[in-house]
Amino acid sequence: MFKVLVSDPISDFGLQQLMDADDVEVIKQTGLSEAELISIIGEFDALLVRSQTTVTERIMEAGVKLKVIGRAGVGVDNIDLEAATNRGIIVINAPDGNTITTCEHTFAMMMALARHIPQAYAKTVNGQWDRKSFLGVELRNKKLGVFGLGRIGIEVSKRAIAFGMTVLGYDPFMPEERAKQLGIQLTTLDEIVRAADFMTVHTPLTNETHHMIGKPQFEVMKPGMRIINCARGGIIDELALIEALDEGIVAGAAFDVFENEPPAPDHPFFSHPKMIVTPHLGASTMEAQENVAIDVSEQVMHILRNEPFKNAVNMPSIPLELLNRLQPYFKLCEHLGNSLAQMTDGAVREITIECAGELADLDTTPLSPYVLKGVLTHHLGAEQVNIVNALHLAKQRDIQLVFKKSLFSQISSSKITIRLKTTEEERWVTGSSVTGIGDRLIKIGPYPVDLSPQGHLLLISQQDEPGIIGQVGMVLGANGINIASMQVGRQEVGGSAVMILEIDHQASKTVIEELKAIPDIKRVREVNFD
Ligand SMILES: NC(=O)c1ccc[n+]([C@@H]2O[C@H](COP(=O)([O-])OP(=O)(O)OC[C@H]3O[C@@H](n4cnc5c(N)ncnc54)[C@H](O)[C@@H]3O)[C@@H](O)[C@H]2O)c1
Ligand SMILES: O=C(O)CC[C@@H](O)C(=O)O
Repeated sequence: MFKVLVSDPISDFGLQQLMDADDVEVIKQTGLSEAELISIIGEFDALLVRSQTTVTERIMEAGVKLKVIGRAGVGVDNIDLEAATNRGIIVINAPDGNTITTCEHTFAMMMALARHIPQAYAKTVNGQWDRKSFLGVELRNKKLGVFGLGRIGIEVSKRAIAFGMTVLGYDPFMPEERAKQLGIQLTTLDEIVRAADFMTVHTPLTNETHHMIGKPQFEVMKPGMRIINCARGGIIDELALIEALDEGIVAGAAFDVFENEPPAPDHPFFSHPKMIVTPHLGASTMEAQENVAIDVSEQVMHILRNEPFKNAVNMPSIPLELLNRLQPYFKLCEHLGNSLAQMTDGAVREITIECAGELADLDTTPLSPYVLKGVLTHHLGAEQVNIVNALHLAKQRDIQLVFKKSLFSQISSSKITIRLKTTEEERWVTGSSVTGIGDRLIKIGPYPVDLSPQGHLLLISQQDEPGIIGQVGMVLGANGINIASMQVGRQEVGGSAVMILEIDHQASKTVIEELKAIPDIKRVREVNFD
């Protein structure tokens, strides 16, 4: 039974499928302090949060069973991603479910700014019928600057165009052609700041976007600008904004997010007459909360059940079609990597993944975490390595990855060769996944074999001399080890040869030493598959 802790308010409707699952127990406990979370997290396989819970390294350290952290929403800045990756915890989010809702909140903020709605409401309900102080502006024919043309930025732009606004966009990752199709004029940050009547930010908060709009931008801004932040606190410098409001450069600002949340009660925004604020409500609609909870519950369930999943934040995402085609090779890659590591001496320096057949026409980079998991598990232990942290661990160890396509890709069946270069030697194995039969090891180095990657193998390299096979059989027999199958290979008569034995149970170190002592045997390796 998998245990899932929900530590923030998340839509019950969205969580329903998790609660209905026979193999999942859902426990909801919201408003916990870090210490309280630390004291209980050890028994949970998954943690589901919104933005209130800050998932720290200490919480993950205590979460010894944690396999996945699900964020019901987009931003994962409340989760220590590096700590999660180091520990092999998958972090997933629900990036699509609240796009329209947040876009609409941005629009509500823009309209409220243009027509002073909150300020006018406050006076009216206080008994003042003031029709002079709230002269507004139209959106039509105004220039809207949009920083960040991702999911939300694009939706905001579409609606702004429908309102008769000209959209000036800035996003280094937006192709010119796509912007044109959307009717957005791509330009520079500087140009927008000088030209726009309204500005809205829709980027993540990163080192680059922190205080992207600050004193230098306010100094050159078109006077009377109105500015909105429904993305993340810190993209616009709060103190510089207050100065710009006081100096009359900025006519009004609407913020849903703050540099520190919740902000202190005496935050200067709260007493400024030109400010409109909401308490991080961008994603707060019934629809969005259901959407994100459904998405995140579905993916958490897949991860717990070892099924394919999407939206992992700390793993490269794989398009579904590619995932379906590569998936039959995941376990094979792990087996190839692991068996090869068991056959090879020295510290791993380079791993080459060479694909042939249909596979050679695909992007095979998603196979690398599985190969690495196999290789690194041999060196670091199964507890330390999984497909989330395998790439990270390899990078830390300066292990180079090389991808190759076989020259015979058109005529060959799909097969994968993994080549391991270490500080001492270079070895390789080839495998294939055969429909109806399963994974097969088809070559060890240059020697053709036909083995299922399971159980225990003995790999013996020897000089091709008569009588050696008999001596090996004697040693194993004397130690009660049954040989299930044997394959032999040699490159030339009397030259180097190999013997590959499938044995019924693992050979002890003493048995290996006895085998090594047979004259003309050069090397003995045992390979154990999980
Ligand atoms: N207020 C809320 O409740 C709420 C709700 C949902 C999302 N958000 C926030 O809104 C923001 C946007 O969300 P999204 O779903 O559109 O994300 P997204 O990833 O789809 O889009 C972000 C865009 O920002 C662009 N970008 C990154 N760095 C940039 C830079 N230096 N300059 C210009 N553009 C840059 C990216 O290329 C990308 O296109 C995020 O910060 C997210 O956390 C807030
Ligand atoms: O959970 C929330 O309401 C905040 C959501 C929003 O900030 C997000 O990044 O998705």
